[in-house]
Amino acid sequence: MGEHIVPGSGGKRRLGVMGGTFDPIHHGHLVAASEVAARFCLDEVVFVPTGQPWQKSHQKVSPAEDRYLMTVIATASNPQFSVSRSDIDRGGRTYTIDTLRDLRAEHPDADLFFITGADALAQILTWRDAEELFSLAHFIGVTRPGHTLTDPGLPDGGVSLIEVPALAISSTDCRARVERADPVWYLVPDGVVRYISKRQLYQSGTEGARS
Ligand SMILES: Nc1ncnc2c1ncn2[C@@H]1O[C@H](COP(=O)(O)OP(=O)(O)OP(=O)(O)O)[C@@H](O)[C@H]1O
Ligand SMILES: O=C(O)c1ccc[n+]([C@@H]2O[C@H](COP(=O)([O-])O)[C@@H](O)[C@H]2O)c1
Repeated sequence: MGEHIVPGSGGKRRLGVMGGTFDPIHHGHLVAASEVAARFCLDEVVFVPTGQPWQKSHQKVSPAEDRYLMTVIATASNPQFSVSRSDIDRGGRTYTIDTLRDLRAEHPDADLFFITGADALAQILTWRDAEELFSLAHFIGVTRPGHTLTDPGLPDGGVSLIEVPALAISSTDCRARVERADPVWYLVPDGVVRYISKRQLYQSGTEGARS
C-alpha cells in the first residue's frame, strides 16, 4: 500500500469516478477523491450520486435531488471535480456496471478509475456483474477508519490499494448528529451544513422526506 502505481495507457484522459449515496456528502469523500486524483494523476474526478442504492434498501435514503445538490455544492469550488446525474436519471436500482458503461459511452477516450472505501471494496463481489466491472475500470480501494483494506479476490491488476488521510466521518454519523441537534460543521462543507438546515434534512419529525 502507498506506492505510486499509475496504471493506464499513456496520453489518454484519466477520469476518476467516485460513486456514493452521499446522504450527505462529507469531507471523508472529498479527501479520498482529492488524494486519489493526486496519486493517480487524474485529470478529473466525477462524483456520481446513486439513484436507488439497492444494498441500502433496508434504510431510508433522502431524495436524489437533495443528495445531488449537496454533491454539487460540496464539489463546486474544485475545478477538477464534477458531478454526474447518470445514476439518478437512469432510474431504477443503481448498479455500478451501468454507471461505468454510461461513463465509457460519454468519454470513449478516457481510462476510468473507480474509487471505493475499504467497506465498499469488501462487498464488491456481491455487486451486479462483478466479474465484468474490472474490464471497464481500474479499481482503487482507499483506507477508511474502522475498516480493513484488503483485496477481496479481484482479478490480478484490477485493483490498487492506497492509504488516504484518515477521517473518521460517515454519513450515518452526520445524519444522527443532525437529528440530535449536534453540529456537523467541519465534518461536511459549510454549504452542505446550510443546505441540510434549509431543507430540514435528517431532523426528527421530517423523516417523511426520506424514502
Ligand atoms: N471517511 C471515509 N474515508 C474513506 N472513504 C470513505 C469515507 N466515507 C465514505 N467513504 C467511501 O465513499 C463511498 C461512498 O460512501 P457513502 O456515500 O455510502 O458514505 P458513507 O459515509 O459510507 O455512508 P453511510 O454511513 O450512510 O453508509 C464508499 O466507497 C465509501 O467506502
Ligand atoms: O453495482 C452494484 O451492485 C453496487 C452495489 C452496492 C454499491 N454499489 C456502488 O458503490 C458505491 C458506494 O455505494 P454506497 O451504497 O456505499 O453509497 C456507489 O457508487 C454504488 O452504486 C454498487
